[in-house]
Amino acid sequence: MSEPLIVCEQLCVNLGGAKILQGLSLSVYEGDFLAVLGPNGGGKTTLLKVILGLVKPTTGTVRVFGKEPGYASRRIGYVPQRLDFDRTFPISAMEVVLMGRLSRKRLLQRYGHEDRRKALEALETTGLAELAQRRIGALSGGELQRVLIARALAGEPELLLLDEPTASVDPDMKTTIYDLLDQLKKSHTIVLVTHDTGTIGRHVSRIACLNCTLDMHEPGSTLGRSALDKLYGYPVDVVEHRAPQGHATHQNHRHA
Ligand SMILES: Nc1ncnc2c1ncn2[C@@H]1O[C@H](COP(=O)(O)OP(=O)(O)OP(=O)(O)O)[C@@H](O)[C@H]1O
Repeated sequence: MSEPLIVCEQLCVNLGGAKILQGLSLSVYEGDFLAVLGPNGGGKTTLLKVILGLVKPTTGTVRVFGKEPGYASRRIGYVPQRLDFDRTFPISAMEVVLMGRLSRKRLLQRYGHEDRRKALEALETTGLAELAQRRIGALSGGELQRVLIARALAGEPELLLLDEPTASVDPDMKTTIYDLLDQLKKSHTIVLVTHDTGTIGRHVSRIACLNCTLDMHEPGSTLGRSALDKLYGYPVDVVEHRAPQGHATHQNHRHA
């Protein structure tokens, strides 16, 4: 098997005196589409930030593309949970997507023809080419979410990290975004943070449950209702996780 793109070993992160991630071990391989499920405050965004090199582990090791986090940022496309700048800022969808090219530019270097071509290609992939010149303040929530995915794609990443891209979009837009991710998983390794427990199993290859500690659910398993209830602390939908032959349910969760 090839070297994993992401390896975390016994990762612990303390923030503000609290244990946010504890003893987390995880390998993500090329071609994986990993969903990370877990309750609010469970540490999902923190895990993505560790992979990006934005949060330093307290203890444990993390390697991303075989290096310390932060040293392979050109190979990673990140879609944050929220817009990382003011939505009233008077810039177009195209200008936002072009920002995805910045990791490939030298300081103060202008965007060139290739940058514009890649940005337009990313807008086409996300079905937004016609909205390229629209101000971001005039986009719907779902369109804006796809602009952020296009921005990540414009950098030509191999690995996509997405933090709840379907939060606060309607069911139709959710389907559109999952159709897009189903297309992107053919050419990208994907780590997706989500709360879509009912449908996610149809799209991903592996599921991790994260609530300070992490449990992996490998293909061929069904993540049962009691396990999810325990993870979230209240009743939630069961995740059907590609269980073509038999439905082995993981019983022994260890979530806090
Ligand atoms: N810089 C920080 N200093 C102190 N605590 C922090 C810091 N960043 C995050 N936390 C805390 O760490 C915990 C995990 O946050 P995180 O954003 O990783 O959770 P999450 O699983 O992504 O939650 P959600 O589903 O609500 O987005 C939260 O309790 C949060 O308040």
